[in-house]
Amino acid sequence: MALVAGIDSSTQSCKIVVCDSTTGKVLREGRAPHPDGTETDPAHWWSALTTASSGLLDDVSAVSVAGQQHGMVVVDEDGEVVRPALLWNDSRSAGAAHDLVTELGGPKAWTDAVGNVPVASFTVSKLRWFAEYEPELAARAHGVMLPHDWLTWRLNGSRTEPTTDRGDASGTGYWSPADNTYRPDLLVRAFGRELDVPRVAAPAETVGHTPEGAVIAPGTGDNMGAALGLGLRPGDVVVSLGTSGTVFAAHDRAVHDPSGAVCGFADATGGHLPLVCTLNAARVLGSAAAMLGTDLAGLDHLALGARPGAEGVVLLPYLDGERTPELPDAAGSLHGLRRDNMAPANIARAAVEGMLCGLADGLSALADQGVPTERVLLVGGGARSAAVRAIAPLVLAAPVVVPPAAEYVALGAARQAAWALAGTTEPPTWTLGAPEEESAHTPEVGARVRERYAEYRRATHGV
Ligand SMILES: Nc1ncnc2c1ncn2[C@@H]1O[C@H](COP(=O)(O)OP(=O)(O)O)[C@@H](O)[C@H]1O
Ligand SMILES: O=C(CO)[C@@H](O)[C@H](O)COP(=O)(O)O
Repeated sequence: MALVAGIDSSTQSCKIVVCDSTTGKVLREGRAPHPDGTETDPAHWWSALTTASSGLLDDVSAVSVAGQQHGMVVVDEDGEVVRPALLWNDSRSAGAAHDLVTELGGPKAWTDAVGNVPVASFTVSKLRWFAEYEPELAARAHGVMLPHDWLTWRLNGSRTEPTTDRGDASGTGYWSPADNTYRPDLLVRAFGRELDVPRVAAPAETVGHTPEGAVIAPGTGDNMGAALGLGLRPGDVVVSLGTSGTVFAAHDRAVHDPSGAVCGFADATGGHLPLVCTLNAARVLGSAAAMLGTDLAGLDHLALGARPGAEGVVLLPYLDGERTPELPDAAGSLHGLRRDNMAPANIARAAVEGMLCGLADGLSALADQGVPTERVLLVGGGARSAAVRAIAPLVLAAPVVVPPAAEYVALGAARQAAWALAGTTEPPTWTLGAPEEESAHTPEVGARVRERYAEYRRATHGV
């Protein structure tokens, strides 16, 4: 039996699974935390990867890394990192994004070019910010990579040329998923001069070998990894509640949404992965629990004790600003408080409902782009919450399936590693176990919750 490893280097932690390459059965797992913050020395990711994989990788035949998208890792001529990586959730580049959109002629010019309208998260916006605000450091820059590109290169012993894949490249803002090509003109527009970029590898290419001789697969972005791990069927839409909230589906065409709500990403198999991303997901639950003086289980208990609609209490959960809708400087706000409803249970319920309303808007934005939802697959750390599982079918107005608990990003990376090892045209067929939960939905109650949320959002933020 050959073993393969998948690595998920996401915002809050590094998770590793080692699987049977034929069945996908998970045999070993490891994890290690990442530091908090919106910029990180990539050395921390490497150190977490080393800790999480300690003793796990000795006998694996192939390995792959799926990483948080968009992060800007800039290296000098010797391959040394020039400054801490700016992460996808760092909003300092919001102004740079706006400037880039205006300079190219508006949102449609960008969706025509690369399927995306730059926001602060995108690498292209971060490069503009870097050139503008740190010109001396920027002068040392020789190449730019994404987090998974850099880790893949390190796994390779930094011996070969850096590589990336279609999925992660599609989140840079200077690579076109429709044309499968870089747009160096856009990189130069942002940064002022050329930079080396990683070669875009084919989906199941062997891009190198570890010093121990294991095949290294191209890797991908974390959301593309989850899509591969879940083995999506038509009509499936994933709602992932990690640090980010993401809503995405496998699709056969490139999506171009000039409203900017839907990112026209590529996937890790040669197809497409239209995706909506919010900045405020699972961490809203942790913050609400802390505010109420309880833990995550306590928050669940409180929220499940309140009625749908939280008796009129609404939380706009923009605790870290927001990406979709684009409100980088927004703060969260509580609405509808009265003497008779100002109870911890209602506030807990409003936190869960508010977080889910942002993702329900994501489902609508996907539908507007011709990507309808037949069922939602609920994954990520936040999907472990009993309250989220109970309330999601109502707010998302769709049947919700909670797949068996697993690290789907890491599993998808492992599946890609097995694919590269096998050298087949299609990825291996791995079957998931039975879902932990399947719930029907009650659209009429959820509609009222979403309406009140939208009313307060419009009144407070004008969008
Ligand atoms: N039972 C739970 N209820 C609510 N949130 C949870 C629960 N378990 C984990 N989380 C949250 O999930 C988040 C981590 O999810 P994960 O998908 O691993 O994130 P990321 O991939 O962005 O690092 C953390 O914010 C954590 O607090
Ligand atoms: O920016 C995006 C998607 O466009 C985020 O989804 C990042 O890829 C980070 O993912 P998590 O750490 O939340 O999984």
